[in-house]
Amino acid sequence: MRTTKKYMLGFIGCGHMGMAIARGAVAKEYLERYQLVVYDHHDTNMKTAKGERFGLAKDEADVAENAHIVLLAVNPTQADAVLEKLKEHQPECLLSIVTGLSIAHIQSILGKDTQVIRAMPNTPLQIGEGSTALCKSENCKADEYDFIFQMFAGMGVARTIPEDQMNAIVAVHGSVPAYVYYFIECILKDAVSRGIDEEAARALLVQTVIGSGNLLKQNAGKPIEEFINEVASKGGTTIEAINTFKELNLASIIHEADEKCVKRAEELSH
Ligand SMILES: NC(=O)C1=CN([C@@H]2O[C@H](COP(=O)(O)OP(=O)(O)OC[C@H]3O[C@@H](n4cnc5c(N)ncnc54)[C@H](O)[C@@H]3O)[C@@H](O)[C@H]2O)C=CC1
Ligand SMILES: O=C(O)[C@@H]1CCC=N1
Repeated sequence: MRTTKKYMLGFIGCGHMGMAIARGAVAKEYLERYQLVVYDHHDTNMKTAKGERFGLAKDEADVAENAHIVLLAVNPTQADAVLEKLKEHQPECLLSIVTGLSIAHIQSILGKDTQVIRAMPNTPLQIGEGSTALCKSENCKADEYDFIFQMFAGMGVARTIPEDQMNAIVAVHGSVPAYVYYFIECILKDAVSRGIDEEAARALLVQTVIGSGNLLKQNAGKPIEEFINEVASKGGTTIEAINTFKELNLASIIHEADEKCVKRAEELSH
């Protein structure tokens, strides 16, 4: 479902994630290129934005003056400096994807009247296969929130969650593409060490990840354990690998990694 294409979306920061959102929204035809206005400190990112035929702004204030909704997509340590600059050029609505940046903190700088939407997206958004968790300030209007929610939903899956879970959710989907890529990299290196052609191994492996994900998606209510059992034939190969994961306590390694990931989000929080 699409809402009307009525808002200009301004980007302050257009690095990996800002660019992923801009490209994803255009690729899914949710926004036209003319609805995007971008400002990034780095010339290379501005050149990329120009090459994509997005609108370009000259500074942070220029973004705020030209966009109804301003997307803050800078790193956590850079966010306060941008918010201070926006004090004099308050957007009607600020959409932040900055890890740990709370709605209360944004409103403490920009004022209580600013509508705030907080989102935790992930990079597969750029091809319309992303996941995004969102929450909003009490004063955020349904119109603005629906517009942003539908934009993210159109680029994959979107869910509204309570703000106090925004740090924990980073270990569910925000950071998780990197976990998946790391897992893939480990398997691929192993395959190559066994003499398997890298191109063939990568093609087979990537399709396995896509196919496994799609199978899970099409059977949302089915317990994950059943999918594992369908692969792990009695007395066969898979069970040897699964038992090794269990003996070496992969679950506790994942738990520890998740704890560190969420702790870092908490450290960045303000
Ligand atoms: N990369 C990811 O997968 C995800 C990132 N995030 C969050 O998104 C934010 C951005 O992350 P990335 O895009 O990965 O970082 P990045 O480093 O690729 O991009 C940040 C960009 O902000 C620009 N910038 C900094 N200060 C600026 C200013 N005052 N005006 C204009 N541009 C400015 C920088 O030049 C840089 O290009 C972070 O807060 C991160 O926590 C959230 C979810 C996923
Ligand atoms: O690594 C980070 O801090 C960001 C947040 C989620 C994904 N990337």
